[in-house]
Amino acid sequence: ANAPVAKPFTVNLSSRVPHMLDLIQRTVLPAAELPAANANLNMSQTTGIPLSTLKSLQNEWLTSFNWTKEQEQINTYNHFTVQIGAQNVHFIHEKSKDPNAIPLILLHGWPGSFLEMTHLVDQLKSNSSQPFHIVVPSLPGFGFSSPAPNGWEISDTATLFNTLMTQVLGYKTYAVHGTDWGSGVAFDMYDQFNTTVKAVHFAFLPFFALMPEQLAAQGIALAADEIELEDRAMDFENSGTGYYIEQTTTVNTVGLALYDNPVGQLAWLAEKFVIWSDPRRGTGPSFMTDNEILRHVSLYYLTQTFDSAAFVYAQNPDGFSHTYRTARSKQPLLFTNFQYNILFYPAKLVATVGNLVYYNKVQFGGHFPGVDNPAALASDIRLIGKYFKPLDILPLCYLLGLGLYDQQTIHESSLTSKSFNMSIGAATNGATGLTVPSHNAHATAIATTSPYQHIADFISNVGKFKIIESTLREGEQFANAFFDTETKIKIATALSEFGVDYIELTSPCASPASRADCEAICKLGLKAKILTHTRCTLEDAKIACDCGVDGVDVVIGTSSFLREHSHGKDMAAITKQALEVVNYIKSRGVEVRFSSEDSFRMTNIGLGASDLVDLLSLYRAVDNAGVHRVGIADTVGCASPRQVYDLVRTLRGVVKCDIECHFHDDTSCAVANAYSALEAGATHIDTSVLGIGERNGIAPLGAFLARMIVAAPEYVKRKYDLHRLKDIENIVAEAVHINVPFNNPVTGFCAFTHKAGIHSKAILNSPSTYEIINPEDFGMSRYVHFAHRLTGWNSIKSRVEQLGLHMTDAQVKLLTTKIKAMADVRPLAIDDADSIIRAFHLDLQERDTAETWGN
Ligand SMILES: CC(=O)SCCNC(=O)CCNC(=O)[C@H](O)C(C)(C)COP(=O)(O)OP(=O)(O)OC[C@H]1O[C@@H](n2cnc3c(N)ncnc32)[C@H](O)[C@@H]1OP(=O)(O)O
Ligand SMILES: O=C(O)CCC(=O)C(=O)O
Repeated sequence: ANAPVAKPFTVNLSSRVPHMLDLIQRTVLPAAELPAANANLNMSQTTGIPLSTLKSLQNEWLTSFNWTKEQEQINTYNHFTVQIGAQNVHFIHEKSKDPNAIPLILLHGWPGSFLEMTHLVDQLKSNSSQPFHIVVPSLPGFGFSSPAPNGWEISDTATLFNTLMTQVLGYKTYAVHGTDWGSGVAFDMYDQFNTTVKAVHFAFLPFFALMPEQLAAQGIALAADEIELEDRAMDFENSGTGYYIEQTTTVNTVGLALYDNPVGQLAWLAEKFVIWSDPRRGTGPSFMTDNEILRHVSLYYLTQTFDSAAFVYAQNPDGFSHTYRTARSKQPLLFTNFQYNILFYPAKLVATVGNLVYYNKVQFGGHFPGVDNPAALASDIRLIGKYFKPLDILPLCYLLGLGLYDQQTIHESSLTSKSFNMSIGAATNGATGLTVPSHNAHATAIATTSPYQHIADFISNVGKFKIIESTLREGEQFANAFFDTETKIKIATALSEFGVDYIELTSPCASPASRADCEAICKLGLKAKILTHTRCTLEDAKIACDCGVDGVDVVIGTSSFLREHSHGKDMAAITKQALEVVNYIKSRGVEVRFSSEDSFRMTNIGLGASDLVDLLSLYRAVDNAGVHRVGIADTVGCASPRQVYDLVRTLRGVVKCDIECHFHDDTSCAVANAYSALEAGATHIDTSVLGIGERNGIAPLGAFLARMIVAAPEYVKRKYDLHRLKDIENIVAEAVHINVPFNNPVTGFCAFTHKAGIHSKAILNSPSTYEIINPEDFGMSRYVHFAHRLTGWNSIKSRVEQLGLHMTDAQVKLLTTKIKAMADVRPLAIDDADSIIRAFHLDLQERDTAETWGN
């Protein structure tokens, strides 16, 4: 049969607007709210839409809302209609020019419409990193699609839209995103068309939330930050479902009552837009303004679909269920939870309905993420690109059927070398003067691929980060630091040879010598790019650019502490000044980064939720102005890895540019925070040698690389000349008059010293048993410490062999008890232990000789 043919369509509802405005004008609302209206009745958090909100929306509808303007904007998208069987289907189709674009259908819910997805379409089109052919249909009974006939169910809509995608539009395979009723259709498409639908993304599921006891019965424990989400879901199920019962049962009554009543429809629908959205609606990433709500309600009224849309409930009384079912699909399922959504599904619960490969919690947004936070939603939907591939090149986690939501770890014992044996030889650890055994050439046999790598998701930059080395800026703020020009040049040169991407220098405004040193280092022609750090003023920016730097790192405090006690500017003034400075630096052809000092005390962790919105708005403004990077700084070292992940992940959804992170170490989380930031999509990490900086400093270069070599060994080894680390640390330690700490990762004197007998035995068999880092990668040596009372016969045997002596195992065991007895009395030097070994051996020989001669 011939495939149905789609026809272009233009939205034109203008003729009905005068009648609508007339009715709005003539609708009388009560002068005052009823006394009980503000009370919390029947456990409910609200008695519905407040009269003042309704009146203000009614007024805005009459005075500033302009349907003609909205309609023009709506018509900027490519609209079509097509007759499929008895159904007329309206849809937007935005086709990419990229032949590799992924066909993607976006499915709205109630009280949404295709309009719910238009901001999302803009977001998806604005970033070409993952092109899509985007299709946004109106569900039957919504917008310009004909009402669903009697007996029509969600599964029929799934079939209808599969026909639209495959037969009408000719896509062989495609991806689906759905929310609210759209999630029901999406789930059915994922389930029914499980070879055609290659990936699905949900912001909601066609299932009700489960009670905490029900979750517990399934072994699902809630994390601390999930309790609030679960409480909100329970509150919704207990007291927020009046509309649901009405529309599932006596839908015709409300449908007809409000059919020609725009203000009535506004009250019914706006209640949902207001209550179900993020409370910060209309700010930061949210497009859910009053005007937006009026646009949606106008569409319902003008298309005369208030009743037919509500019928989706009555026709699908089991459309949302408490009984979870598993889709018959192995295709990847991605899920994003928005903080203020009405229901909550923990990751493990989502994993029961399909092949969950990605689960994310976004802190800003509610039930209409396409309007509440389209940037974050688009960012997660783009991840589909990672999974939308033929089976043979799907990510390992998918092939193994592992979910990413709980960061599965692969344990591959085969990666560790069983054949490696360490022999104890004599070598000297320069840092301590200890005589140490050396490892033999087989040390390189240690697994080059760590068995403890996490499977990174698409957003993660763990395997492709850049280092901004700030010893000569942050490090100069360390109490002991005074770097003369020669020392600065020595450190800068060493860092550049080591392979750091950027070297950050103190502001040239700090002093004449700082400026002269900055100019001198710029002239060295180092491989690393040279940055300087300045306040957010045009004067500082000009001096910085005049020095010949490759880039300027502009910073200004945004926390309320700094706004009040440092520079005294409010967010509007900060934004204005930031844009002036950024534009100026760009006009000089210099790379520019904009960072907010003390970024973490901006979030709702401490000082009020609206601060996060301000911060994101500021970042968005400088991103739009074309900064190369935005920076997040934990200036007081207060953040935890989880908070870092959440903030960076949120920011990743808001800005297109690179993200730099700067972590102080006041609470010892700097390296962990840097790692979390990379997992969440940060691109650049600030370090300083040995961590020196203001107070107790920031993420140390060596410690950070220790973390990263475990996570991304090939990248780290290829990019950095790790053997130089120890020298660089010594240069800096000497310059600032400190010792390298004994427990420093990698270069601390005992970083690769193994002492206890149980450890030593296993280390002698295979070093990777108790070493996550191969010391040789950093030009360091391993040391097995055998002369003490915690030693064991395996260590002593190795030493005996190393001394070229021969004993049976029984003899070595006896020797070990003698060494332990002596070590119980006092600490033993290696020479002491060796003397005991030699004396014991001599004694054995003498006995042998005596036996031979018959004495
Ligand atoms: C968190 C960090 O580590 S940020 C980097 C810190 N680095 C430095 O401080 C570099 C070394 N500093 C210096 O040499 C000096 O402080 C200078 C040259 C920058 C400024 O010196 P002074 O003009 O004497 O001011 P002072 O240091 O007493 O106070 C800082 C001034 O900068 C303003 N300011 C602070 N941060 C910023 C900023 N990010 N952007 C713009 N102005 C700022 C303050 O309001 C204050 O201005 P005021 O003169 O109106 O009071
Ligand atoms: O510029 C930055 O991003 C960091 C500035 C700084 O040193 C800090 O905030 O601790």
